[in-house]
Amino acid sequence: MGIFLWRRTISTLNIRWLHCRCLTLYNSSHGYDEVKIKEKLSRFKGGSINLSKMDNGIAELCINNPARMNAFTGTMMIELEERISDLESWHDGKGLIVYGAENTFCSGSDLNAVKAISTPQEGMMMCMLMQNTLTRLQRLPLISLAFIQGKALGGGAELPQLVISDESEVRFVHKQMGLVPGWGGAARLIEIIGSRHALKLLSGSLRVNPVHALELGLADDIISTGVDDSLLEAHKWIMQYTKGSADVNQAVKKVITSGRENILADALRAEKEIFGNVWGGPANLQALAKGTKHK
Ligand SMILES: CC[C@H](C(=O)O)C(=O)SCCNC(=O)CCNC(=O)[C@H](O)C(C)(C)COP(=O)(O)OP(=O)(O)OC[C@H]1O[C@@H](n2cnc3c(N)ncnc32)[C@H](O)[C@@H]1OP(=O)(O)O
Repeated sequence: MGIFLWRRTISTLNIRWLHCRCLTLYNSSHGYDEVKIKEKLSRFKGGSINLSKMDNGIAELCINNPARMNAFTGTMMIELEERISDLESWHDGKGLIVYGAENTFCSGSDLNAVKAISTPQEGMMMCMLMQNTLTRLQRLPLISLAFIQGKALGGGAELPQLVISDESEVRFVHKQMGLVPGWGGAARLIEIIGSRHALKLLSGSLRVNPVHALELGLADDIISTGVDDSLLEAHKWIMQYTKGSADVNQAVKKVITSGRENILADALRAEKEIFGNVWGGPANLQALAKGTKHK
């Protein structure tokens, strides 16, 4: 079974966020009432978002609602935000693997919740919560990937750019529901594959298979593996990029993250700050003492 790894796109932040890690897209000045939307979403129960942080600095985040093809209930949307908050303060973290329970990824919002979130205002509130959360997920100072076995549909396609096994499929079904992506998936898709390809995927609700993913530039890698050990393969893949100390790994993600979203002057200033945090640090001093030869 072939598995395509899509390294999470890296979106960047301004220097203030790099220090406080608390900048979100939406707040009350945008009319965002987090307490109110969480109260509404808490009524739609079921499933869970399970986080496991390993001693080697790699975390697993499981979208766990297999009875509904891992659709996001309201409580799962709330739990996702809570898990991201946890990861934001994980000082030993180096990598993150997002996956779905029972060999399927995610089929978007739970349609039962969707039907009950009836007004445009409530719909936009849900989008603001998910955009805040998924932006924070992308901005974590962790090398991360998510992989699909089975389906990633609707909002499930809007989660981080994904891994797909050779029977899997990513599909933006929003148009068939009279919608457009709302969790930030359209903007991120354009960032990754360009507006021409993004327009085709959205307007045609096209089924994206692994070969197409590779051609589009969504897939970073292909790993052939059996269903049982695909999570192990995902760990092996991510560990290529998470060698060394957590602080240096996090610094690497931060400079890329900052270089992508900021204007050059701000990105340069951020780079200088982040460099200063690791210059003369334990890993730097250890490397100098060893006289590391880069074979
Ligand atoms: C911005 C995001 C956007 C929004 O919030 O507006 C959305 O994401 S809207 C949701 C978009 N997603 C979908 O429309 C996918 C709907 N599901 C399917 O197309 C199929 O279930 C599929 C292709 C994922 C899997 O098909 P398959 O035949 O393999 O399985 P079933 O259809 O029999 O599904 C098994 C079981 O799961 C329930 N299910 C599946 N998806 C959802 C969902 N999104 N919400 C709630 N429940 C879901 C399905 O009803 C079946 O339950 P059962 O009780 O056995 O009938």
